[in-house]
Amino acid sequence: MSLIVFLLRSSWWMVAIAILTGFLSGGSTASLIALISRSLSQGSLHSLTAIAWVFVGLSLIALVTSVISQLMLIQLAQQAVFQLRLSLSRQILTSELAHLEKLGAPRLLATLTDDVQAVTDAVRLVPFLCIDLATVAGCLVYIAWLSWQVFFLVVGLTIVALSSCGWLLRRGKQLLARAREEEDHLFKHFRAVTEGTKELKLHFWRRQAFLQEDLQPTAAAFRRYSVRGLVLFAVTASWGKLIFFFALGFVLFALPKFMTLNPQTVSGYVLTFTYLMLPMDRLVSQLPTISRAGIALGKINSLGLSLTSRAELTTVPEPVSGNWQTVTLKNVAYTYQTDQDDACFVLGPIDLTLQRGEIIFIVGGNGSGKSTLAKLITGLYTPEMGEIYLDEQLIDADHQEWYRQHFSVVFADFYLFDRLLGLDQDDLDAQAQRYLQRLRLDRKVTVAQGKLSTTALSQGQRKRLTLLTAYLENRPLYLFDEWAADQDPTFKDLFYTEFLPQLRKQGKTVIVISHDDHYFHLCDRVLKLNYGQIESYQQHEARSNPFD
Ligand SMILES: Nc1ncnc2c1ncn2[C@@H]1O[C@H](COP(=O)(O)OP(=O)(O)OP(=O)(O)O)[C@@H](O)[C@H]1O
Repeated sequence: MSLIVFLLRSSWWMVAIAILTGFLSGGSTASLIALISRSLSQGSLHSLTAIAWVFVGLSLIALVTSVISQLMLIQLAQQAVFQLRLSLSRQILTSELAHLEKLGAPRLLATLTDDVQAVTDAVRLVPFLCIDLATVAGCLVYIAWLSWQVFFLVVGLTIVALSSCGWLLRRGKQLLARAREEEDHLFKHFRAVTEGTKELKLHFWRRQAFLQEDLQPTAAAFRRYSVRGLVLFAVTASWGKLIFFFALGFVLFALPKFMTLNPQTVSGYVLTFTYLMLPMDRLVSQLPTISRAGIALGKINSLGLSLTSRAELTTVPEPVSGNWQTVTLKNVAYTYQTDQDDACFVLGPIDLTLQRGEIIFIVGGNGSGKSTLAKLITGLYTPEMGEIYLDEQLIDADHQEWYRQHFSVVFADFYLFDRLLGLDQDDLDAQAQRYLQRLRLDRKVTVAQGKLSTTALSQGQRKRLTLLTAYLENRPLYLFDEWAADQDPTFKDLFYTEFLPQLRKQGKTVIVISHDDHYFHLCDRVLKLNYGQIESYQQHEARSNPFD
């Protein structure tokens, strides 16, 4: 049902046409069966030409309507999956960062890949299922026309079959849902496999422990629930088939004892029943796929709802403010909500004013809140308390997107795109090539049509490459989170003594999270954090650029 709603949401009129043509196709197929059965039973030769014409006509209708129905449904299904993929990605990108961090990457990945795949698998079947359903309905109409008693018998048997299978189906679905829950954990372990390969390869016992205590139990639980669920579905399918054979046997052997049936009618039933078996079998054997898709859609919807509940307002932002002077944090505080209340971390309340054209270092021990403050300053986290202003403008939900456009940031856990996305300078390649020279990467990387020739570089070189994007973005405020941590001494020196002062000279404000205390004298201010509180400010005299 959820699958039909999902398709209806994509285009109700296409669903309507597909169902209508599907039923026409199924109806004509059923009529063909009826025609064959009648001509076999009546064996009349004089109307053979007429019957042949009806046969050809029905075959053509069945063919054309089946093609139209399938075309519609294939397009519709693929369109729905396409929209699903895009809308999920959009929802993720518009949801609050804090919420995404709480949901965790494995959950998001499992839904983006596995759940969408489960829906795709089921949606691919929909065209065939519709035609099968229509054929079954058409055959039932023919049976009803032959004899309403037998029709009621078939309907009764179907009700018995469905209700006797109901428990099995529900239980099967529950088990598949539990298997799906295990999949989230499985994705977490797969991340460990792909991202922790080096650590696992280097330590035999760690690898064994990971495989035996983490991966294997989760994979085994997934297998256990899947096997049990699928077995129940298989039992249901076989039971359903048996009931149909029972119906056939009843019509063949028992019914003639209660009522008089001529052999032609009986042969009509037998032919119809035998033909019915095939679509019925296909319908029942696809139940697990349909059921999985239902579970996946449930997961997708719950993720979608959860993402929408924490969605941010997205509008095309106004151009950034050219002559801004200050960014002010007034009484700003932020708390990480964790399951254990006593373990939550509180940053602030913090009062801080960033001036245009200054270099400010944020220092402090591990876990003192530097990166959290960085995410608040750049507008990635919304303060739980207090306000942020850009000059006089309060940064509320309406201005958040605009405010973020003022920052060029390189986080400690940065992501490097292999294309210079969202930059539309005319001479982008030439500019990029000049910066690559400055970053001493021009022998390693080239840029053509905004695409980097490679990102397979050393960690330090990859980090240098992030500066390329930062320079090209040319935004008013720069934030570097432990940027220099993995640079060689020469380049580290270049970063602090040349790059940062040059940015300041261009009127940029530069915020640097750093542990390199022998460069602290090069900045205007040092702000020290301790357990989420500003422990000290150190104001230096305005420095001149040593390279001026
Ligand atoms: N996503 C999160 N969910 C819950 N708690 C978090 C999260 N991120 C950070 N924390 C907690 O907040 C505190 C501050 O973390 P933060 O990353 O801001 O510190 P930091 O000063 O940047 O540390 P480091 O120098 O190690 O990078 C830590 O105690 C950390 O456990």
